[in-house]
Amino acid sequence: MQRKNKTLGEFIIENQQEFQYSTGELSKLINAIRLAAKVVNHEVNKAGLVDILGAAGETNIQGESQQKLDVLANEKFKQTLQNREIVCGIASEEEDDFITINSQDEQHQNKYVVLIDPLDGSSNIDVNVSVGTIFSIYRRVTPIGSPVSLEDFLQPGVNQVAAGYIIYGTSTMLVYTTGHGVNGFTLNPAIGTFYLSHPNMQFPETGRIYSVNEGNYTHFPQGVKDYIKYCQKEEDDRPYTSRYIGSLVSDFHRNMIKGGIYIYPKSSTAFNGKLRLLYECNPMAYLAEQAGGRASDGYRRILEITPTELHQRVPFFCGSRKMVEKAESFMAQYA
Ligand SMILES: O=P(O)(O)OC[C@H]1O[C@](O)(COP(=O)(O)O)[C@@H](O)[C@@H]1O
Ligand SMILES: [Mg+2]
Ligand SMILES: [Mg+2]
Repeated sequence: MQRKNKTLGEFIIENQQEFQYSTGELSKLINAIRLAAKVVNHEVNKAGLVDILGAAGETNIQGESQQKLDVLANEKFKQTLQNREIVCGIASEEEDDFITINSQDEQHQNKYVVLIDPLDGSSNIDVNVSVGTIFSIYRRVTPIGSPVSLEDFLQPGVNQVAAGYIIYGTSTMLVYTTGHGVNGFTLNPAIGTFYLSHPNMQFPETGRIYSVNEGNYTHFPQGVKDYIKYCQKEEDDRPYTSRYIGSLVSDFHRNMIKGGIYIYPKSSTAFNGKLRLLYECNPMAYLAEQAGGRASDGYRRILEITPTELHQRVPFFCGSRKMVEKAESFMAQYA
């Protein structure tokens, strides 16, 4: 069991030994994400005082109006990773295409690519409800030294070497996995240091919370409608409690601690749902599985889906294993 209150920096170094042939590159990368998280946290905390609320006046490739904080968080993560030359490519919700990072040092070409959702829960920025950042890391598949290409990003989630999120909430936490369990670190804002506060996080096998935007109910597949009715029925340990923050990171975090399921299904208005496979569903699915939970599109394991586009969307069922299996059993009735 990990000793609580060790710093994230200590944890990263100690856990580097888990990787036999570690060069320290992944550790440097997690450290850079830690730094960018603190910079963005600082901006988020003073959002009401400076001119970073509201729309930036642009739309991203998904046709969504970009919030000023979406753009700012994107810039801060990009800059932090580019300046440290520790990745060979970045893909982001807020960038149409992937960005190639060429290392000045010709000899040392980097082997990792990062995919980010710089600001998750954008609709909650202006109303002071918790938001987050999501990241996913892969080893490139193209030869080191050759130009980075789309195939380095379009990898199935099972290939991830690390994934995590930062939640800017009542406290700021960084939660991540490198394939050896999930650990959560809380920022002590007084000294700007993340401390291990949630070692070895585990999804309870089942729970009593369901998170879905019921406002879209009429457009949902029959399997989802049936599952919602099941959650609301006066029977056994039900009805469950409905909780929906509208920030994936925050709904996921709560459900991982208390037990619960988050669903963003496809619907007659959103054919593949809303969430993006590469920088929302894959990283959260990797965390969920590493914490004993489950993540699917209602039928298939998310991590086994082979991506075809950078910004593709997939339906998302994620959380306590038994609850996701139950929801899938309803979906299977109409498959
Ligand atoms: O308002 P809706 O349609 O329920 O969507 C909420 C979902 O959309 C998201 O805000 C999408 O993420 P972004 O804010 O990064 O675009 C999720 O965090 C959240 O779970
Ligand atoms: Mg998001
Ligand atoms: Mg976002």
